[in-house]
This record gives sequence, C-alpha cells and structure tokens, in this order.
Amino acid sequence: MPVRRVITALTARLGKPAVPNHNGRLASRISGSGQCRSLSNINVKDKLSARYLFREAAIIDGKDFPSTTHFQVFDPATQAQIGVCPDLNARQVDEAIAAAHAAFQSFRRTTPFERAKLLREWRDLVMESQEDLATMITLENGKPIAEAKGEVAYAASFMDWFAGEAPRAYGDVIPTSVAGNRAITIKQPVGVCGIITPWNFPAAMITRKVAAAIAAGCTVVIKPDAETPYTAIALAKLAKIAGVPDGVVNVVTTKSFLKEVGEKLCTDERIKKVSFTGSTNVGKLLMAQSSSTVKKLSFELGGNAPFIVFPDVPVTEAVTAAVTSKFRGAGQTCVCANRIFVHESIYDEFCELLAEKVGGFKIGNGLEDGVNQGPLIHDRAVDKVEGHVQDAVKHGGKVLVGGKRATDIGKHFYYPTVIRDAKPRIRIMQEETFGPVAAVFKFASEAEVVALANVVDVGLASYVMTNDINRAFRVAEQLEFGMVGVNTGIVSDCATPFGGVKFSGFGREGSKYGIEEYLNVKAITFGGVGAPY
Ligand SMILES: NC(=O)c1ccc[n+]([C@@H]2O[C@H](COP(=O)([O-])OP(=O)(O)OC[C@H]3O[C@@H](n4cnc5c(N)ncnc54)[C@H](O)[C@@H]3O)[C@@H](O)[C@H]2O)c1
Ligand SMILES: O=CCCC(=O)O
Repeated sequence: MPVRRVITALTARLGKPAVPNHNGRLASRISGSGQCRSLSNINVKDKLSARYLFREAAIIDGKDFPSTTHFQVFDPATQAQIGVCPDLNARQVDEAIAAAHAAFQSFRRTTPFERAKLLREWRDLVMESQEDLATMITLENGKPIAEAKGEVAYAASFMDWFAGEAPRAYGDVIPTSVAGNRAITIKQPVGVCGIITPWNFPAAMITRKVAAAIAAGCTVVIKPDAETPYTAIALAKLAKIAGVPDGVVNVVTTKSFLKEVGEKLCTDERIKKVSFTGSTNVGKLLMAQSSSTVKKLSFELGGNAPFIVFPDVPVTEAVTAAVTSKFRGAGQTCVCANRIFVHESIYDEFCELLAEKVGGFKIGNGLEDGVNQGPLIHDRAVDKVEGHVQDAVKHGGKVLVGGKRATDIGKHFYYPTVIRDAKPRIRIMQEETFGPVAAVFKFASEAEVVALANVVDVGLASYVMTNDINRAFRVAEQLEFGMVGVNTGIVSDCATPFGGVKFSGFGREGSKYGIEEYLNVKAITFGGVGAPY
C-alpha cells in the first residue's frame, strides 16, 4: 500500500486526532510544563509523508484515548519539544486491560492463517512507512537516520517471521505409559500480555514481542518508554489500518504514574503474561510484583558483552567487527561490546587501528546526512559515560580518542572514545556503560580471557574473533552468555533466539522459540482407546 493509501485509509478510519497539537492550548494541562526545557517546538508532522502517523494520544480499543494530563517528549539532539503524550494513571490503564481482555475472547478464536495475514499486512504498511517511522525514531531516540531505517526493517522482520511461525505452532502425539491411552498436546494463547519496552529500539523491541503475541492469538497492552512513545503509537495505528481488530494492540503512555502503572500491569489478574525489556533492577522489581498473580514472564535485561580477539584473525577484520558491535546506537544497545579483550601480541596494532576508525566518526544530529553517531538519550546517560571514562583514566587507562563531552555539538553528545591499557578493576568491567566508550583490555591466554569474560553477573551477548574452529567451539561453549557471535559483531536476527542467562534474564525472542513464550501447552489424554499402535 503506497503512503498516500495509508494516509487516505487513516483519514477515513480514524478521523481527527483526539488530542490537539501542542501549540499552547494544552500548556496548562501538561505535567511539569513549568520546567519546560524546550527552546522551540518541532513540527513533526511537516517532516512526515503520512502526517497522521504522529499522534499525541494513547491507543485504547483502537481509538485515541483522551487524557487531561500530559508529559512532554524531547528531541535528545536539540532538547526541543517534540510533543506531548497522555500521562495515564493505573485507573486509565485499567480501561486498556479491559479492552485487551474483551478483544482476546474473539481474537483467540481466529485461525493462525488469519493472524499471519494480519501480520503480513502490518509488515507491508510498516515498510511503506519506513521513512516516516525512521524520522520519528531519530527525533525521539536520536540515532542516525540510516540506523533508524535499519531498525524499522529489523522491526518489520519480526512480523514477517512470526507470520510464518503462526501456522506452525504444532502440538505432539505422545505414546503414553498407560496401555490403551493416547495423548496429544495443543498450544493455546496465554491471554492478555503486558509489554514493557525501553527507549533504545523504539520499534524493534515492541514488534519482537507483539508480532509473536499476535501470531499466538494473544492481545497486548504496550507501555513504551516515556522518552520514545510516538513510534509505538504509530505502530499501533498501522496495526489498525492493517485490520488488526480493536483492542488487540493497545498503547498506554505514562511518566509520573510509572510505578503504579507498572504495578497494575504486573498484578492485574486479567494479564497473564508480562514481557519486559530493560534494566536488571527494574526487571527484578517487576518479577517480584508479578509473583502475586503467578504470571508467565519473559525478561530481556542488561548485558555487559565481552568481545574477544585472538591473534589468528586479521586485525582489520577484528576492528571492523568491534566497531559494528560497540557503536551501534551510540553504544546504547544491550548487545553492544562493553569489554574488548585483545591478545597481547596484536594489542598495540588493534588499539591504534580502532582509534583511527573511531576518530573518523561524524557526530551530530541524526537527521543530518552522513552522521554516524547521534546524541545519548538523556543527561543521566552522559553522566554515566563520563563517570566510566574518568574511572578508567583514574586506574591507568589512556584515552586514545574522545574521552570528553561534545558540548560544542549539544548537551547530550559525547565523543566516541577508545581507552587502552584498561585494567580489570575498572567500573566498565562490572557495569554496562551503555554509551560510546570502547575500553580495550589485554590478555595472554585462552583460559585467562574466558575467566575474565565470565566474571560478570550478567550474560546476554558475547563475541569471539578466531579462525581456529576448535578454539571457536571451545570458547563459545564456555562463555556464560545466551548469545555468542563468532567472527561477527552482530548477532541480532529475527531467525535466531535472542535472550540471556544469569542476571540478563530468561525467555527467548525471535526464532522458532519466540512464539512459545506466548503459548500454553495443554496435554489431552484419551483413555480406553484399546488396541496398541
Ligand atoms: N536484553 C535486551 O534485549 C535488552 C534490550 C534493550 C535494552 N536492554 C536493557 O535496558 C536498559 C536500558 O534501558 P533503561 O535504563 O531505560 O531501562 P529501564 O529498566 O529503566 O526501563 C525500561 C522500561 O521499563 C519501564 N519502567 C521503569 N521502571 C518501571 C516500573 N517501576 N514499573 C514498570 N515499568 C518500569 C520504563 O519506563 C521503560 O519502559 C539497559 O540495561 C539495557 O541493557 C536490554
Ligand atoms: O538493545 C537491545 C536489542 C538490540 C537488538 O535486538 O539487537
């Protein structure tokens, strides 16, 4: 469907947005508007082909949901206000849960083929809106527009993948231990799912969950991060245009009521599953809250990825893979390399080449041509990066490039940084930086580096660069991580299972396993069948 068709369909089906644009009329109803950081507003709609994709409203039961209180959303590159969003409380979120619960009663009865068709239609609309969605991602998250387009394609790939998986949610025929009995299993949707997602992938973290949920026949209440709500809202609108029934995909936005909304999603009995991507600390809280209603859970939490370079690979290849792994999303990706371990025999050459590459980055507003590193998401992110660099330097680390705030470009910018001679006792060894800092550690033996890699309490992604097949197997098997990339800096793919071990959480997204997270297995035993097979 071309973009013009999307606009026409939207206009016809949805009418005008319930919440007017943020041109001053709403000012008195905006929570925190007295502390507005905005120097100027951005007219987002003027930047889009399909103006209706930018909506300052929650989506409940397929409709814009009005609210009397709102929070502001800012562009991390300029601090200009992008717009406002409803600041919903738990009572209002109850309406979204009720809508999802009502929709589930009929959606669960649709065939997997019908759901696959909806997912493919949604995928097509998302890809036809790729430019617009990417613009919104760059505005609210800051990542360069090329990366944002890549994220949209990545997000759409989960719709495609789970459209394929929907009709393949097979059960089993089981030979039983009781003579004359037969047993089968069937898989049924778990029910209404609470979906809580972070700001670093405003589209893909949602579709990786929601496409699987829809394929399984579940309905969802999505709570995106307050920094990046507009992509989520646009995705829900596109789902509606694709024909996804009202109430199946709901989006609730909140900022001041975050704790009570989180608690509501975890404790409401109508919600049968919570799928969360975010920090380990919040994951622990949500897990505790969900225990009272014994929910099914999938948690994708923090990482601290080791990137190990053995001396049998060409240094140029290792550096290219390290740059891809480390600097995606300005280092704000849970699978980003956080600790780079390089064998002592190639250490100097690796550090020099890495610094040269990183020194050539163009840093700036992600909407500008050629920029390959945008801003960090907020002040706290910049403070953390600065703290990690200062700590590394205090312990003998040498900054080869970067190492300071890029205040000349903007408040949330930090120069991409390479630090050599990093020592194992620095903070980066223990905590993910979630920023553009490549700390390079030296190692001497395979056993030493495996032990260093595993020393952390998290275990999401890890990387090994080696052309020795035996070593690749040996090391990959010993790494206590959910994912291992061998000779690649990118492990993310709709077709492969994404998830962690240890404090990085549990459950797998994408792949043939992803749909299982949204299905219950039911065993049906037939007695008195009689004769053996
Ligand atoms: N494993 C993965 O797949 C993956 C993917 C992306 C990000 N992450 C992790 O996410 C973290 C970065 O994001 P962050 O710091 O914004 O995470 P965060 O945990 O603060 O926020 C993530 C989401 O949880 C919500 N949230 C926060 N407190 C809540 C509460 N009390 N109740 C309900 N919801 C609550 C936020 O609003 C947001 O929507 C990093 O640790 C990163 O590694 C993990
Ligand atoms: O940040 C976490 C998810 C990124 C990815 O899916 O590659």
